[in-house]
Amino acid sequence: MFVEIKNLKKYYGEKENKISVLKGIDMTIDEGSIVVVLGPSGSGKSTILNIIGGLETPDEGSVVVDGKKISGKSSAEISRYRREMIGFVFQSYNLIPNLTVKENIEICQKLGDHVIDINELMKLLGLSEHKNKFPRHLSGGQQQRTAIARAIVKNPKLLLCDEPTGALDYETSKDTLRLLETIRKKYGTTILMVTHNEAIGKMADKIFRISGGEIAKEIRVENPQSVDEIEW
Ligand SMILES: Nc1ncnc2c1ncn2[C@@H]1O[C@H](COP(=O)(O)OP(=O)(O)OP(=O)(O)O)[C@@H](O)[C@H]1O
Repeated sequence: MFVEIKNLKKYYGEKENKISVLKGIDMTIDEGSIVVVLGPSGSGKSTILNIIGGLETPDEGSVVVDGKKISGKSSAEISRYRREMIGFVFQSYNLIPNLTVKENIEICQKLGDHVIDINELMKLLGLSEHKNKFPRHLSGGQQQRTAIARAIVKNPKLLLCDEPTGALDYETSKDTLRLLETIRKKYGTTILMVTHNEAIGKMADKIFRISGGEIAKEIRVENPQSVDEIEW
């Protein structure tokens, strides 16, 4: 099992203001699979992603990724784990405004030991002709493709995507999802995506429905659809 989460709990606040955001989450994710976490706003999706990515720490429970327990590790160990294992893609792209497309990708390439060639990646993601542009001169889809290239260039085993199509129109969303499919196939990357878009679940090998900090349903999808077959 590539990712194994047991009885994950997270609280925010103190005493009478304490709220329980994750109430005992169990999840398993196979290596090389696409897993989608669906749920309404505030259900705890991003919190799960951030804990798996080492951006937040759990209050209870265990998180094991690629055979290594990450819950309870020191911040130095978590930083190394994040650098070596994890790529992040966010709804809001988070590119560095005064660096070009190529430079945005390059800074993350320096973080890995088994990196992907930048020119190969820019070609795969349709960025070659935009490589010298700054983010403000790119469309939303081009910015997201740059963000995906930046996340994947160090060849992380696990790509975490938080509403990656949240700010994109229909066709650009589909293009972006197609690229995630391609990345999984070409590099064997395990992809965990959180979204409130039900249709995106159809491309997954497994779906977790989250409600109020709990897993309401776990669905193993027998025949995942290609992005081309999905509509919403
Ligand atoms: N740092 C924090 N401090 C206090 N409360 C927080 C913090 N981070 C998240 N929360 C709360 O935890 C709950 C779950 O948040 P989370 O962002 O995980 O939900 P989500 O399902 O990803 O929502 P959305 O789809 O709107 O992004 C929300 O009620 C949120 O307000």
